[in-house]
Amino acid sequence: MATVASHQAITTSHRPYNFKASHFPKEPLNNVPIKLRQKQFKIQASSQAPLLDPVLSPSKTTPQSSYKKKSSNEASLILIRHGESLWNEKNLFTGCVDVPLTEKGVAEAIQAGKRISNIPVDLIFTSSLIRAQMTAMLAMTQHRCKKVPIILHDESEKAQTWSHVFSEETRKQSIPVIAAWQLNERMYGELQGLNKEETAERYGTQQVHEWRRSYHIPPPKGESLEMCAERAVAYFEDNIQPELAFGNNVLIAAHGNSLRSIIMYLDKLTSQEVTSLELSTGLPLLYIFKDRKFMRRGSPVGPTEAGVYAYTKRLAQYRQKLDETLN
Ligand SMILES: O=C(O)[C@H](O)COP(=O)(O)O
Repeated sequence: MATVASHQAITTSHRPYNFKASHFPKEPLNNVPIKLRQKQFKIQASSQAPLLDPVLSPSKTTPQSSYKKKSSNEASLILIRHGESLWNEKNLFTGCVDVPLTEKGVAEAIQAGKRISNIPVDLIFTSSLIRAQMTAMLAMTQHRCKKVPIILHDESEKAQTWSHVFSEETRKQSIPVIAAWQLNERMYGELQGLNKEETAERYGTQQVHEWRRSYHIPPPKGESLEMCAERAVAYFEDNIQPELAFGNNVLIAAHGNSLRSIIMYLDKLTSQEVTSLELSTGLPLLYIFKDRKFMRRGSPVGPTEAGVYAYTKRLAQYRQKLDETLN
């Protein structure tokens, strides 16, 4: 059975970006992504301006007017489970093993990108694992805003300094990408690397189903969904929800179980209901955050799907501006 020690081992050893309080002594944790963006993109701290979207902004030069525009109480949230990985293809338990996408996974990520290509994205969060990062990057190659996703590095002062962007114009054409270990796949313990079918033959279908889908039962020396939720949902509440409340549109590329735990939080599912929640690889899911509530809007079917843009006036306007700017 999983122990607290094994949980802590994984949570500390997969910490690529160390958001040390000492970096930002006067800021609460939920301001860190904004502050990190300000440091690395050289934004004036006093403006508190998010990265600006010239499509949404009435002025391309005045941060304050854009800030006001962006303080709308509505924002889009897109969740994407990574595309098929080489171990998904082989039907192996993967968990926190860092495995890349297959060719099919690459195609799924590109297809996901087409499906969200008209939905605004101001900020991207991924796990620290390559399959989620590949998915986010490949999806963004399809976005009609044509901005460049840039991974922010906070692992050392030098990494921060050496990755500064000094051009305001270039910064405006960029989307910050924050990689967080807290969004990693659940740690699958002693199942990692084992074949799922063979494991079911050995331990029984029912036992393996409980390890894979129950909320409370952890796989041997691994994380239960509940343990995974403790760090993934806490990260979402502390770092992602404040961005949405600020009016920033967010894309999260993560994993079957870290996203199941976040969806459980967004949709207020019970521990019983979440057992039947299955997420396909490369499938984007859209939520609208408005009046401090999350509204599930399903999966955008395609870039021309009228229904998606009828969800909110703001999305329809964003798409119309893209059409005007890019056509
Ligand atoms: O880690 C894995 O093996 C998969 O990405 C998710 O596995 P699951 O379908 O068993 O939760």
